[in-house]
Amino acid sequence: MKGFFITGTDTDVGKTFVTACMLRTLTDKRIRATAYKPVQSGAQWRDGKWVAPDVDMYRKVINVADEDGCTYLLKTPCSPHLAAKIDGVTIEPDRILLHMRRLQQTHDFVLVEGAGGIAVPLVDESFLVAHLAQLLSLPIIIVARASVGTINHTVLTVQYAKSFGLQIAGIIMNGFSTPKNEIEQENIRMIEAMTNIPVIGEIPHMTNFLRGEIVWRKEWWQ
Ligand SMILES: Nc1ncnc2c1ncn2[C@@H]1O[C@H](COP(=O)(O)OP(=O)(O)OP(=O)(O)O)[C@@H](O)[C@H]1O
Ligand SMILES: C[C@H](N)[C@H](N)CCCCCC(=O)O
Ligand SMILES: [Mg+2]
Repeated sequence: MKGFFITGTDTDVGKTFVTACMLRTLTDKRIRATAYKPVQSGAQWRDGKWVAPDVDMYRKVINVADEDGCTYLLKTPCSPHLAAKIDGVTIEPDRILLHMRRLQQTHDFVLVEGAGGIAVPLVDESFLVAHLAQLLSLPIIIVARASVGTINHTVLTVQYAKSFGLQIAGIIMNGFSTPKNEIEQENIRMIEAMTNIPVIGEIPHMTNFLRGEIVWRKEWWQ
């Protein structure tokens, strides 16, 4: 079984969007893949039940049963540690580990999406998204914006991940202009120069999902 833990430089940076793009590539290559959102805050009420918006995005590409897509579905759109407290829920990391092990038995490739950025508290200040990546023993992929501000955010995220001893498989930069502009192009170069981590994918801004030229700079699926 192969897999990645998908984290990002921020919330709303495109982790889910990029995960869905990766799922499309995996399914195009007939790889039995799934995506999993262990902790979703900001659940949405739809058709008489609470749903995980990130899992809904995965469903644009693959079928995901409710019980497989998410372990903790929290209502308030805020840090998971607070959303759990508000909902009266205790997040147990071992439950997430068991959920992941179950998915690994039925799939050849599992993409696990964090919540927000890598330093987000899941339980409290002693158990963050970074700790979950450690627990699941998966290499991480960092999703970063293509635009101004991304150099600082990405370098800080890489440093923080390295401080946890996490294996960083690569950076995927998201939201490029078409064609890339000079600033975006230099952002790629400078991020690689400062982090020594390869930018393995370039995702353009797409007005329609998957109507855009994705550039995979590394065959991460192999
Ligand atoms: N390349 C893109 N082209 C067009 N829209 C995008 C792109 N990337 C992200 N988006 C949109 O931006 C918004 C935020 O993206 P997304 O939900 O993937 O962020 P996230 O990092 O997963 O957020 P969270 O921390 O809540 O999980 C979504 O509406 C998504 O559809
Ligand atoms: C609600 C949001 N879309 C995400 N699900 C959770 C983001 C948590 C961010 C916490 C923080 O960095 O302050
Ligand atoms: Mg997401």
